[in-house]
Amino acid sequence: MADPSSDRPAPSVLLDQAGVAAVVEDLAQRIAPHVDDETVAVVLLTGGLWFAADLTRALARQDRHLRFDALWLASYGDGKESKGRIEVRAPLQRSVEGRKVLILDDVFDTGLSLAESVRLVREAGAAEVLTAVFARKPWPLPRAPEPDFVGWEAPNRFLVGYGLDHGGAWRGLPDICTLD
Ligand SMILES: O=P(O)(O)OC[C@H]1O[C@H](OP(=O)(O)OP(=O)(O)O)[C@H](O)[C@@H]1O
Ligand SMILES: Nc1nc2[nH]cnc2c(=O)[nH]1
Repeated sequence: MADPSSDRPAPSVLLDQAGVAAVVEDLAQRIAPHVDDETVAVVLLTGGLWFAADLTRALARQDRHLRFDALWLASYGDGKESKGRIEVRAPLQRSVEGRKVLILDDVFDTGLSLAESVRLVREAGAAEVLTAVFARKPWPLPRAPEPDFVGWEAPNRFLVGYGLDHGGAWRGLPDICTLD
């Protein structure tokens, strides 16, 4: 799986694509009772796209047809460490005033990205904000407000695949892998 044109290490699989699919289906079953067709799913770009695409389709199979929007935030840049501050690269496209919003992201680590997105969505007038992440990294507690829904408890490793990148690479891997 290594890129032959570089000396990047080969990713090793932590959760394969069947495991990813099972986590998403389980999350959809847990989330479905809390959302309806007026709820706006807000994906945090870029990494959350793969999870959001799968989760919204899993919710549709449960007859929940959510609206969809995106917030483009960046905290990690191309490195393996959080920069400790969040940059807003693109705001919401439509009003969420008075609506329930379900924020979706691939991974919860320091919690800064999710906390900032909750703040932005509340500031935009959302009536209620729920949060769901595919993976949660271990971290000394307490940290920023925990997500309402967590799919998979990840080990304390640097993850790639299923939206998670290293310098823009590896997002399209269907498995969740680690580089370290
Ligand atoms: O809990 P935190 O410490 O804030 O980390 C989690 C965030 O870090 C990654 O995003 P990144 O800023 O790297 O942008 P990306 O979505 O483009 O990968 C990831 O997609 C989460 O949004
Ligand atoms: N790619 C990637 N981004 C992250 N953001 C927070 N934790 C991680 C991680 O393990 N991998």
